[in-house]
Amino acid sequence: MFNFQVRAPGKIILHGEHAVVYHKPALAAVVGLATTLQFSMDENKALISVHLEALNNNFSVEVKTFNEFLSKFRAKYPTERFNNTVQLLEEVRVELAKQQEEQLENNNTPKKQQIQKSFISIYYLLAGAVLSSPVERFKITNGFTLRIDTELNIGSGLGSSASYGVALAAAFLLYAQHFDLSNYRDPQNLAMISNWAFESERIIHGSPSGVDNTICSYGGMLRFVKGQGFQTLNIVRPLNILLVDSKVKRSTADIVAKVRHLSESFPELINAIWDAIEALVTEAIPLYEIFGNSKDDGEKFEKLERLFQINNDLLKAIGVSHPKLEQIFSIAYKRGFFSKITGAGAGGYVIVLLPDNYAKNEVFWKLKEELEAAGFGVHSTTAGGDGLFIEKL
Ligand SMILES: Nc1ncnc2c1ncn2[C@@H]1O[C@H](COP(=O)(O)OP(=O)(O)OP(=O)(O)O)[C@@H](O)[C@H]1O
Ligand SMILES: C[C@@](O)(CCO)CC(=O)[O-]
Repeated sequence: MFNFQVRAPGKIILHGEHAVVYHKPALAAVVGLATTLQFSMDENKALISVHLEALNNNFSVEVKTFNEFLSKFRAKYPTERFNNTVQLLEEVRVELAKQQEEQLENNNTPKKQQIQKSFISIYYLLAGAVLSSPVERFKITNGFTLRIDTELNIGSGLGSSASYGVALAAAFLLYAQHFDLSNYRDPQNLAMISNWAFESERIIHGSPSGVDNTICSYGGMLRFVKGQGFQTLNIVRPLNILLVDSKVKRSTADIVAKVRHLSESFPELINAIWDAIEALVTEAIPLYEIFGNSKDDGEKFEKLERLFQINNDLLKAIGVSHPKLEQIFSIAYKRGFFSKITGAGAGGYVIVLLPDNYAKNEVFWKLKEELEAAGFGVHSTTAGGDGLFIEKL
């Protein structure tokens, strides 16, 4: 096997967050920040070593131990085609509980649970890729090192967990010869990557809608409906946006649970909000598809700004704003920019819509300065660019 690097982008939800959990459509796009994974073969070491730079933690397992785990699993579930994901995850949890008690660095930090989930994903996705390999009885023969780092802030709504899952799935499926560098972007291979990344999302999130792993695998901009799949939007070019980090951490799973409680308390009322968001997504799609074709772009941009505002007000209505987010909205509005929550809300990121040639506009630099002076993180990027990328090192 050769050494390679995977780059899996993070994402934003343009419209339809939360509503998507209730089977309404969402519009999602990739951003220009990513998780990177470097895979290097260690011909002389019989060890699989993992370095999680963002979590400042390492984990290793001997190739022999990992292969023994796989042999035991094959003996216990002797199927011709691997389809035992549920059983595999259970066995991985038991196996890792044994190993991690001895291994986990910083064992008593509050990060322990986070780190455990990240390692379960690695073990499970590697085992799944090997067990389902098209090469009969595929075996790991040499050690290798994974170095995983990210440009995404973790736990902030930019899909760091999905992009982590996509990077792992792409690396392990390539390693286990499900595809090669020439065809990893074929639709059936991206679907396989996205499905395994969804497995990782289930470990980290509980019950994700699937929108994050889908967009982080396929890239671009897409319309997604839970349980029904997605359609890619044919955009003219990526959209300029400003990502503003409120620096308020929150857990997506917790916010989704709070919104569920609200929707159970006031089903008719909250359903009306989901219906409004669905109508908004339907209005937005043709605008995103033709924006940038130079015909009345100013007018289209103003309509998109309005939709940003309406969507944000609907999200406020379900209680996923936060005083720090409100501060960002008002700084942006004062300078003439429209912004909205993206993802779960209650903290995390706000996205601000940026016009063409924004960098030549003095007001943009004033906005950036004011947001930074107020203590927020600011990063200008695009929405709807390239997706997953793998290259030989
Ligand atoms: N680079 C990484 N290395 C290891 N684990 C990671 C990495 N990025 C994300 N994770 C895992 O994902 C978890 C964060 O997932 P969470 O869903 O809370 O945030 P998010 O994906 O950034 O936000 P959202 O799902 O709202 O877009 C971390 O606790 C960790 O387990
Ligand atoms: C809040 C939510 O709709 C978006 C998370 O990026 C949750 C989900 O879709 O799983």
